[in-house]
Amino acid sequence: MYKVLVSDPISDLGIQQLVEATDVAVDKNPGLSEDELVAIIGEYDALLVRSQTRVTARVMEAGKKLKVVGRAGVGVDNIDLEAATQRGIIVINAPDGNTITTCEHTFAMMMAVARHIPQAYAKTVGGTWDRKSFLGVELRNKTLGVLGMGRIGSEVAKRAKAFGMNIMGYDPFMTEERAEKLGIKLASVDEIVREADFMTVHTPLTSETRHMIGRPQFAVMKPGMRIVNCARGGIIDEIALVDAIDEGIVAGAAFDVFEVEPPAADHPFLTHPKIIVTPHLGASTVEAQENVAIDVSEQVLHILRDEPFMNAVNMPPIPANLQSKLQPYFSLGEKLGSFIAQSTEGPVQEIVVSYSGELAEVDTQPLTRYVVRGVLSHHLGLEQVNVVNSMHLAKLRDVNIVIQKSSTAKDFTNLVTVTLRTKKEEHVVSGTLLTGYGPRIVQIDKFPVDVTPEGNLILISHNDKPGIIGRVGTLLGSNDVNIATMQVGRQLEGGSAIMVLRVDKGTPKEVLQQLTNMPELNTAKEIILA
Ligand SMILES: NC(=O)c1ccc[n+]([C@@H]2O[C@H](COP(=O)([O-])OP(=O)(O)OC[C@H]3O[C@@H](n4cnc5c(N)ncnc54)[C@H](O)[C@@H]3O)[C@@H](O)[C@H]2O)c1
Ligand SMILES: O=C(O)CC[C@@H](O)C(=O)O
Repeated sequence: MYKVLVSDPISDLGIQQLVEATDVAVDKNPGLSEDELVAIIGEYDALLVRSQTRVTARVMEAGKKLKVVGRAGVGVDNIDLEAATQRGIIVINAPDGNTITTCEHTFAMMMAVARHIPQAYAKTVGGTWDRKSFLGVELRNKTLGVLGMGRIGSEVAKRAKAFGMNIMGYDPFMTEERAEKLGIKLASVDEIVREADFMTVHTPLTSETRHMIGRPQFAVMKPGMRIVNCARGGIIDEIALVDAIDEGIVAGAAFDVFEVEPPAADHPFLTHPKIIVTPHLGASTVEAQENVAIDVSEQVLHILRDEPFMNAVNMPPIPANLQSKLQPYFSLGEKLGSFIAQSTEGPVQEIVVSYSGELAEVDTQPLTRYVVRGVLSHHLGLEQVNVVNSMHLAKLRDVNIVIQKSSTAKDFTNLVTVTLRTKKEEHVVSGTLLTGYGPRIVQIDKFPVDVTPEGNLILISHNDKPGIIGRVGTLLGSNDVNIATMQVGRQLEGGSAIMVLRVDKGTPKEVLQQLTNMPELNTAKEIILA
C-alpha cells in the first residue's frame, strides 16, 4: 500500500482518483510546519503540495521512502529541486491546468487597474459617491507588452487582440514564425518598456528575470504605463516601482504576487492608491484547482506504480511526439542495462550506448537515462536509482557515459546496444523491438541470439562440445531447476559459445557454482529481469 500525504489544501474532487485507488492510502494534513513535516514524512511514498508547503532538503532527507513530490500548480520555487534530484525524488507539476485561469486573472487585474475598480468600489461602499476621481483608459488601440510568451503569456496575447490591443512580445524562445502566427510583434524588453501602454510579465522567477524591470527600465519607460504581475514576485523591483509611480512615470500597477508572501503589514503596495493587489489568487478557480489536482494525482499514481509519467520538472521535459517514439523502448533499455550489469563483473567504468536505425534520428537522452538506471540499479538498488537521478549518480561515481549513433541497424529497424566496461572486463548486449513480438535481446557479445528479456535467466559461456547441453540440463533438473526455454549461440563449430536458459525460478548459488565447475564450461551467471 502506497502512502500519500497531502500537505496543502488541494481540491477533493481533483485527488479523488488517488483516494479511490485500492493500492493507495491518502492522508490530508494541511498547514504543517517544516519540523512537523520532517517528523512524519518518513512513512510516505508521495507528497502532494500547492505553494504553501516548503519542501526543503531536510524534508527530502527525512523522506526515506519518498518517490515523488507532486505540485498541484506550476511554480516549484517552494521545492528544493537540487535536493530532490540528488535523492532521486521525482518532482512533478501540473503545468497546463491553471493557464487559462491565470490568464483570466491577469485580464481582470489589467481591466481593474485601467478602470480603478477596487478603489472605486472601496469609496462607494464607504458611502462616498465619487464620479470624478476614477477616470480610466480604454484597452482598445493600446499597446500591450508581454514579457514571457509561454503558456499564460500566449493566452493573454490572444485575448488582448480581441480587445483591439496591439501586442509586443518578448521571450528568448519566441520565433518570428510563432509571433506571426499569434499576430504579435517580437520585441526586446527595451522596446516594450519604451513603447507599451500596458505591460504584463509571465516569466518564471530566475536569476535572469529577477528585477528584469527595475530602475534602469523605469528611467526610460513610456510615461503613463500600467503594469501587471500575476507571475512571480521579484520579476519587477517593488521599491523601484513605487518610486516610479510617485514620480509620475507609471500610472498604476496590479500585483497578484510579492517578493515575500504574504507581504509585511507595512509593505508600500498595501496602502498605495495607485496599486491594486490580490493575495496570489491567479490560479484560484474551481476549475483550475480541480484540473491541477487531477493532473498531478494521475502522474503520482503512474510514478508510484512504476509506469511511464509526464511533467517531471527535475529532468528535461520530453516533447509528446518524442515521448511516443521512445516510450516503447524505455523498458527494453532498462532491461539491457540490467542484463549487462548482471553479466559483467567488476566496478563500472564506462557505459557505451549505441543507437542505430530510426532511433539514431531522434533525441535519445531520455532513453539513455533508462539504460543507465538499469546498469546502476544492479549495484545501488532499484529504490535508489531512477530516471531522474541515474545520470547524476553515474557522474558522482565517475562512470563515463558514451553515446554513439548510426543510421544503419543491419537486420533491424532499430537497435540499442549497451557495452559495459568495468575494471575487470567488457561485455556487450543488443536489443530491439520486433513488431508483433515485442522486445528481444538479439546479440550477446559476438553471439546472435533471440531471447525475450524477462524472468529468470542463466547465461552460460562454454566451449561448443558435444554433450554439454545435456549435462547442463541434467544438473539443473537434478536440482529441481526447470528449464522453460534455451538458446544457444556460437560462431564456429567447436569454438566458444553461449547458452541462455530461461528457468522457472531462481537458481541456487551452489548450482551455479557446480555449473561453473563443469569441464568445457567457463562461466554461469544468473540474470534476473523483472
Ligand atoms: N499567480 C498565480 O497564481 C500563477 C498561476 C500560474 C502560474 N504562475 C506563474 O506564471 C508564470 C508563467 O507561467 P507559464 O505557465 O506561462 O510558464 P511557461 O513556462 O509556459 O512560460 C514562461 C515563459 O517565460 C519565458 N522566459 C524565461 N526567461 C525569460 C526572460 N528572461 N525573458 C522573457 N521570457 C522569459 C520562457 O521562455 C517561457 O516561454 C510562472 O512564473 C508561473 O509560476 C502564477
Ligand atoms: O495557488 C497556488 O497553488 C499557486 C499557483 C501558481 O502560483 C502556480 O505556480 O501554479
